[in-house]
Amino acid sequence: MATLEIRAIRKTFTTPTGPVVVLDGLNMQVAAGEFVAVIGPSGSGKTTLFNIIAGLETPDAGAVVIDGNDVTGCRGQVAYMPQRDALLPWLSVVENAVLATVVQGGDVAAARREARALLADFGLQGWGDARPAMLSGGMRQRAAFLRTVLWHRPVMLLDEPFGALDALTRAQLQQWLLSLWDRLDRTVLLVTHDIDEAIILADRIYVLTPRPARIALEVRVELPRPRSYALVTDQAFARLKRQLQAVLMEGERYA
Ligand SMILES: Nc1ncnc2c1ncn2[C@@H]1O[C@H](COP(=O)(O)OP(=O)(O)OP(=O)(O)O)[C@@H](O)[C@H]1O
Repeated sequence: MATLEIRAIRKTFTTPTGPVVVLDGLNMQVAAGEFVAVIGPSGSGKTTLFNIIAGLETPDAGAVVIDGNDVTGCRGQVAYMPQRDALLPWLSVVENAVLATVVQGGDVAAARREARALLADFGLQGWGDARPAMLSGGMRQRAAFLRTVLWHRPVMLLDEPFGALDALTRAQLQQWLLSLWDRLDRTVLLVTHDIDEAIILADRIYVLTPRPARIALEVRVELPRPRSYALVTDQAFARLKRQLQAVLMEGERYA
């Protein structure tokens, strides 16, 4: 587990109509082993933030710091699960899962053994040799998640991991992630549009303003763990949801 700090990150894109400031001095801190969710209006810069943390984009100013080390612009420091599952269609579930080890020239045989040992935990027992096209949407997301976990980075970035799924599959995967969570021991930053999802999964939530993204609200989710989906009917849950909705709607009004 590791700490993650975003220090005064600023990012501007050059577009045909002029420069667009996407992130404007954004600060965030994620403690070791903490699960933090980021909610924000569409286009507020969440994916840009993740690309910067993953070293795929360089900020104009500011720093990404992991465990006290400045890793701004460095790739390979975090495990990143992008919005689309991005499984390679010609590879089996296991071969997709061990891709990071293959790319990094690690011990692939050991990674394959580890992937097979985890298949049951990821609801993929018996599907290790199947190609992605044979899997349901929920199974594909679990396979992509297995790949992210096997990256063996103490910090994981999850960008809308359940965004493309129907409501029932999504709720099932959230429940599954809750039950798996305790055993993973990772620091997580999750982007989601789904307020329920953020409350159910996270220890803390950042709400972003419309572009340029700044922090509109930071709240701690004081609901006890282990949590279950039944929480959505809880009064404390409803109160927090109303608070988050109000801040998001206020932001949209001035967008
Ligand atoms: N390479 C780029 N060049 C120019 N503009 C860009 C580039 N990448 C992103 N943008 C712009 O930056 C803004 C933020 O995009 P980003 O994808 O980070 O938002 P987001 O919050 O992840 O959106 P969503 O929730 O819809 O996925 C958008 O207006 C987008 O058009």
